[in-house]
Amino acid sequence: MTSSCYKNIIFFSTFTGLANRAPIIQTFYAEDQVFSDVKLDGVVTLVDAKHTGFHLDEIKPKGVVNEAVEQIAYADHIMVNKTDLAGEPEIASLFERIRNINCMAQLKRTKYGDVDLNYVLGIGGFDLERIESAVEAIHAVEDHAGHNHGHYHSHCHNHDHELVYKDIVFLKSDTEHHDNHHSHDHTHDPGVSSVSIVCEGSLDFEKKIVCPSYLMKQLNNMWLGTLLLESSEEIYRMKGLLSVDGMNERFVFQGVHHIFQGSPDRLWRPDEPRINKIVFIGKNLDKEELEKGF
Ligand SMILES: Nc1nc2c(ncn2[C@@H]2O[C@H](COP(=O)(O)OP(=O)(O)OP(=O)(O)O)[C@@H](O)[C@H]2O)c(=O)[nH]1
Repeated sequence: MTSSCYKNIIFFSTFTGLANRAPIIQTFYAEDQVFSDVKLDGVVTLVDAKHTGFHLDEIKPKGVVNEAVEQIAYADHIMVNKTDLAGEPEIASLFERIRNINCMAQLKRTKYGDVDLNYVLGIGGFDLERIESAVEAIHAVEDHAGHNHGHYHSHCHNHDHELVYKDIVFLKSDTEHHDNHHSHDHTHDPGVSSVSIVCEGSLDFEKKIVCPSYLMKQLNNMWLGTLLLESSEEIYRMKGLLSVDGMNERFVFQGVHHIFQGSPDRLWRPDEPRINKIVFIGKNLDKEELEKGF
């Protein structure tokens, strides 16, 4: 949906609609003209309270992804509609399943799609300025669910990383690698979940970005760059907030598969603990491996 005054695009998806959101989302970043003319505001997914559980359970043929799971994974806002047709336990269980897939999305119960316009306009799902609320959302849910096991690292590994200033970076895609991923077995549990990493301390960058071409090289050297290069097919979305040694501002970023966008954010407050927070939504994510890599 386009709003001519704001030039914002809100991307609505329903399960029987388009198969894959990623290429559409990526178009907003890949095409210069599109990027300068319009802004992708967010992805709203409408799910049917009565039938979505069934779609999530669907066992797909090898190589075919579960569309229902993916549409939930990409969403910023999720309207759980037709709640009048489902019982409370059914709705509660659906909410829990959705949360397990996508912990960053805002969920809303609706009947006949009746929702305040503000819920579907001005989402800012890709805004770097709103990264904090998104990464905080998952921790609030984890705390509430008692899943926060206090895995706060006392320090971060030494990183030979570089900063990316107000830039969008497309990491090199490896076609062969990409194709291999499509041959993975998707027939059982689709394994799409949200994983958060919380790490105290500051990342230690030794070099400064001197020119844009240097950026890609450095990004590819980063743990994050390597991770996306190896697993971009598996990582639907990610958002993060980093503390960088010697940098007074927080560094925020967001990504959709191999597209990565980052920028310095507000200043760290003097009394604020320097904590790095990253949230991934993806397939077959291994929290321990991700934490170790970081
Ligand atoms: N009881 C009830 N019916 C609804 C609700 N929302 C839509 N419907 C009705 O469901 C029927 C099908 O509407 P939708 O599911 O929105 O249709 P659709 O989007 O083309 O269907 P899908 O693409 O298959 O999801 C219509 O008769 C709607 O009036 C709701 O919240 N409660």
